[in-house]
Amino acid sequence: MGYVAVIPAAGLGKRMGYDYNKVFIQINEMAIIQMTIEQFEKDRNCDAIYLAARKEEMDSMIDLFSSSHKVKGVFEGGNERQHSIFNVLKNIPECEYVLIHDGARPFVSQDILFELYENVKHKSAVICGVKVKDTIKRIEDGKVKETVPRDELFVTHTPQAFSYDLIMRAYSEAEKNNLSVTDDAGMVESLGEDVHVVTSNYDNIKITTMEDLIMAEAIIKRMVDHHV
Ligand SMILES: Nc1ccn([C@@H]2O[C@H](COP(=O)(O)OP(=O)(O)OP(=O)(O)O)[C@@H](O)[C@H]2O)c(=O)n1
Ligand SMILES: O=P(O)(O)OC[C@@H](O)[C@@H](O)[C@@H](O)CO
Repeated sequence: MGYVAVIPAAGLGKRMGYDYNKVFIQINEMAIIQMTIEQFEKDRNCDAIYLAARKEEMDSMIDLFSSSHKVKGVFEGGNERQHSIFNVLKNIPECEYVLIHDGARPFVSQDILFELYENVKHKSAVICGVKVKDTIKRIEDGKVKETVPRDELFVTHTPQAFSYDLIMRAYSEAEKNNLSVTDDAGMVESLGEDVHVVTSNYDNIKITTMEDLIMAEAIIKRMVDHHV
């Protein structure tokens, strides 16, 4: 028994500025969402993959993965990432561990997947991320209020790994309390449960704006040059 991957891909990609959902953008003849799914296909600890897609993109998403043995279902997304994920969680069979990962993060490595899976077996909630590289300041009315101690800051990535029972409880409570958060761990934190962290890497970017596409091409070129 391994884990189940839940991949939200039902966004609009507004910040990318294309007239279609950014997860379908092709880099090197592969759609971003295909690159993302490929990493989970490769991971032998991943038993099944479930996706959230926009209603009007359900058919294209199903077609894209029709020959996959691991993609077991595509469910309709909601208005927010949180709604898309909860709809998938409500529709999948009960399992032991769930890894939730943005469809728009195609460079998740096998190392990170392994690290998260090994940790979630003992810790119930484990996220990954990297150290902040810049100096972060809190500002107000155009002036610096304070400099935030950098060694306490962590740039949060996905995948985020949870035991099935904990993440179901966290999403249900969040819905009941109208809690809106920008990552899955936020809901677990609000239950007062510990969320553990492991190190990801700086390649694990979320493709959000045009600059990220340039970065993605550079990462792929480096991988091709180094036969990774
Ligand atoms: N209602 C939504 C919104 C987002 N997502 C997914 O959640 C991931 C992370 O979200 P983000 O990068 O914010 O994507 P978008 O919402 O598409 O981007 P934007 O905010 O620029 O429109 C993406 O894979 C996106 O497809 C989703 O499944 N359902
Ligand atoms: O940019 P948005 O707030 O829409 O989405 C953010 C989330 O996807 C993000 O918080 C996770 O990827 C973890 O950083």
